[in-house]
Amino acid sequence: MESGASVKQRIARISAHLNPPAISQVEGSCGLRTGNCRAKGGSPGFKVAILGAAGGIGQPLAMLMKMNPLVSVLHLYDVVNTPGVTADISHMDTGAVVRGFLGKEQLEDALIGMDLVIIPAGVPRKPGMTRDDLFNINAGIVKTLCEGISKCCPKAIVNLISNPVNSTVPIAAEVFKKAGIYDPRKLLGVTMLDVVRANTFVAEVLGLDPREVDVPVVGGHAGATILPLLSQVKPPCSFTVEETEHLTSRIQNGGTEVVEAKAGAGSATLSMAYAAVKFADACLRGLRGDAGVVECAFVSSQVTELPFFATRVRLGRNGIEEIYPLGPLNEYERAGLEKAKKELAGSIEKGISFATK
Ligand SMILES: NC(=O)c1ccc[n+]([C@@H]2O[C@H](COP(=O)([O-])OP(=O)(O)OC[C@H]3O[C@@H](n4cnc5c(N)ncnc54)[C@H](O)[C@@H]3O)[C@@H](O)[C@H]2O)c1
Ligand SMILES: O=C(O)C[C@H](O)C(=O)O
Repeated sequence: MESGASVKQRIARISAHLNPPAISQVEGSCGLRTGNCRAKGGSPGFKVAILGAAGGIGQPLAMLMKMNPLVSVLHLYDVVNTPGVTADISHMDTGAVVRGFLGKEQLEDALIGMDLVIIPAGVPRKPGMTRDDLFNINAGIVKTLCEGISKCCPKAIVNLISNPVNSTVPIAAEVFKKAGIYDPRKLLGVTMLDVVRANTFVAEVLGLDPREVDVPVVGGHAGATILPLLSQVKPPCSFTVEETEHLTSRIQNGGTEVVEAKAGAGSATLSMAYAAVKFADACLRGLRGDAGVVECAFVSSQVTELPFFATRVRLGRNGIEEIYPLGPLNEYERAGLEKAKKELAGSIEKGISFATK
């Protein structure tokens, strides 16, 4: 029979799990919420925070990151609902220890010691809106979150998902510059969903398995700034003019296709969580020192005259180790590039002036 004291301790431990108070305050170093725990905590690996973890992207992203063997600690931060999401995900029998953080008073605790911070916080589009229509709300959210990163994990790799990415990445860069911690190798706007869509749509046209297809998508992450380089598809192939126009348009409008299909209930969340995890996993493999990790991302760049541009980048122990040039473009792509740069210039400038005003 157990003594009264140990029964009491067990009951306290169970009730702490079922009814967590301010969740970040109750965990011991072993990753459980009370003392007396025997669990060793997670496997060796990286510490990852998701900001906006209770949202449409945040929840499946949190689930998939909990399944990633490279993650040892997973911090879930949002301004709502993180206790429920954290309790739910923490029951998955994978290695990562999950901790939840709720509200801005817990932002710093969520960020301390992180190796990688993924940001899907902010409002999504409704039909009829452009990504730029989200600027007024999301710019301020991204700014505040990046101020927290500057203070608590200035060396972390940042994967920025919140739209409009073409402006939020320049905002983040300015916040980091102001704090004196800006390392352009560590700030990456996530354009992986454009690549994921391009691989899928091109595979459909070619009759291939999408996993065998690799389409570089450069420029930015909105409308005409999304520029698939169909002349550089792997495996090498060719397209008719009609196929090129159809594919380019479908890839550029993939986000709008989902926004319209969801009819007011938000934008891409599940495919985005998949893309975000694919990209985050590449960043973590780079951090681990794996060779040859190459993905497209919207980054500080000298590939064009613009200060930010999406191209293929090689990821390593310090974040971006190498930025690849555009490679040979055909006439259709050269015209697309000029159009993309024009739109991109305005979005970048808008972000910079917001953050520096
Ligand atoms: N880069 C891409 O390819 C891509 C793809 C899809 C969506 N997005 C963008 O991602 C963002 C999120 O989309 P969603 O569908 O998950 O939206 P959502 O509304 O479902 O979730 C957003 C979450 O952010 C949280 N949030 C709001 N303010 C916050 C703050 N200050 N700190 C922390 N969390 C905060 C909300 O509480 C919510 O849980 C949108 O801006 C959307 O446009 C980008
Ligand atoms: O389209 C959106 O608003 C969300 C996202 O940028 C996407 O490409 O799906």
